[in-house]
Amino acid sequence: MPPSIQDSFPSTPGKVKMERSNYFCRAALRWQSTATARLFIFSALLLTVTVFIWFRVTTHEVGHGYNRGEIFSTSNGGTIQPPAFKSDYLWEKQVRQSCNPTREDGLIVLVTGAAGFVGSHVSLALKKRGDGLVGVDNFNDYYEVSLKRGRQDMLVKHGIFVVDQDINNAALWTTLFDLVQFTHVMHLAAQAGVRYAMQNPASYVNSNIAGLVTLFEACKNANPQPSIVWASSSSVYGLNSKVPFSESDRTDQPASLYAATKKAGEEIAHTYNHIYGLSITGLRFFTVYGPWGRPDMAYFSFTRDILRGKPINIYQGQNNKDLARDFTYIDDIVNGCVASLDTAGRSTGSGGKKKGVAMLRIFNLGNTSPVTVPTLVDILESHLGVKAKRTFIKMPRNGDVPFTHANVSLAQTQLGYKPTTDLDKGLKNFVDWYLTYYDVQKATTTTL
Ligand SMILES: O=C(O)[C@H]1O[C@H](OP(=O)(O)OP(=O)(O)OC[C@H]2O[C@@H](n3ccc(=O)[nH]c3=O)[C@H](O)[C@@H]2O)[C@H](O)[C@@H](O)[C@@H]1O
Repeated sequence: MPPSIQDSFPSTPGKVKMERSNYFCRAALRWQSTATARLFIFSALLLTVTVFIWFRVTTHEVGHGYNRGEIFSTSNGGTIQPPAFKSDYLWEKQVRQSCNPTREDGLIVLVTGAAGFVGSHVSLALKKRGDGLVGVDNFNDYYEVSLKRGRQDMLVKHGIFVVDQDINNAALWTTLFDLVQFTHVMHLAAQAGVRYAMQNPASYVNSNIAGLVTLFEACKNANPQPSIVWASSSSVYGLNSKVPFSESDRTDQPASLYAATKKAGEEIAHTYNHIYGLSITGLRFFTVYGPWGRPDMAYFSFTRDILRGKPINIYQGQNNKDLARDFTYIDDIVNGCVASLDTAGRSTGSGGKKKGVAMLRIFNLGNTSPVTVPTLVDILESHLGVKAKRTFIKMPRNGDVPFTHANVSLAQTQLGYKPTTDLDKGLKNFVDWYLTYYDVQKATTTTL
């Protein structure tokens, strides 16, 4: 075999070892023979240790730059530096104070999306009964930031501290979990909205998948591990036609990317439960509405447009069939969330290792009585005292589903969940809040 071809074949392990060891032995003997060589080796070692310590301090303790397990991207899908995070004495004091329960055996809860609609209501309910909690929210501008700040003001008045950070910030989690032994995590931060997913798909992947994994990673590493309750969505039932929707029904035909990311979250939850022993409860919310709600949702934007005299688009399905939703009032959802926290089993792992089987649950939290969109508008008209300008249009093909209807018997049995607020009463509460919050004079000029 010509030498050139032989060189391209791998050498036998023994041959390589022999040659290398002889070479290194001879080299080492030469180096060791001088004091300069010893000094050189010592300096190189010192430099390596210094660089290693510097790297750990800058990326983990101080929190600038990338962190292990950190997944962060811009809305257009490119990667950017995650937000810098550095705790100081005052910040740590605020977190500790906020997390201090005022009742015996009170829970200590990390609430993500605390300045959001459901997050702010759940946070208040927990604080009012004496649990300790700290909120996290990135205050993004998906809808009016002033409303989120308004919710935050309400929380601050009740002694709840909200950290202004993104859930993809692994450095934040490292610091928070080092500082506080959370018994529970209530994960409500998400990119919500069904139709916006076609405009900004990356934001759904970033929050609902990457953010979820970043948080689960932190929970898995925590010692003790917290129990987790998180928000899935009724949209996972997608195009199912069997009603009412039960937890055991298929969820493999999502109609929107939003629904697909929530479904992915449920699968990711299964993995973290299976490998790391995290106790995880997923809640499928059904079109939640109420005071301090989300302006991107139909009941809210309809109210705004009706009061401004602007026409509203009412979508219709095949053969002009009205769309229907199992609209669920916020107080009922809060009860379901709190009951989920109270009944959550402990996570079994520690230091990232599973020690036994942990609880994995999924519940529907709905109202069990679907109402059509035109009926929703009828009710709004009656509470606003203003007639809507209705435009009926074919449901755009942007991820919507024709109807939702929850079977809540599982939640009833295991959580004691029982929705008590009907749409008329719930929308009355919403309209009262809306008129006060936006300082709107109730219209009296238009007769219905
Ligand atoms: O329960 C859920 O899983 C989901 O509920 C809502 O999604 P959706 O039910 O579509 O709520 P809205 O956007 O308020 O729409 C309610 C109904 O009004 C209809 N609609 C909406 C907007 C519009 O301009 N016109 C109109 O007729 C929709 O087609 C739908 O039938 C939330 O936006 C999601 O974040 C949540 O996960």
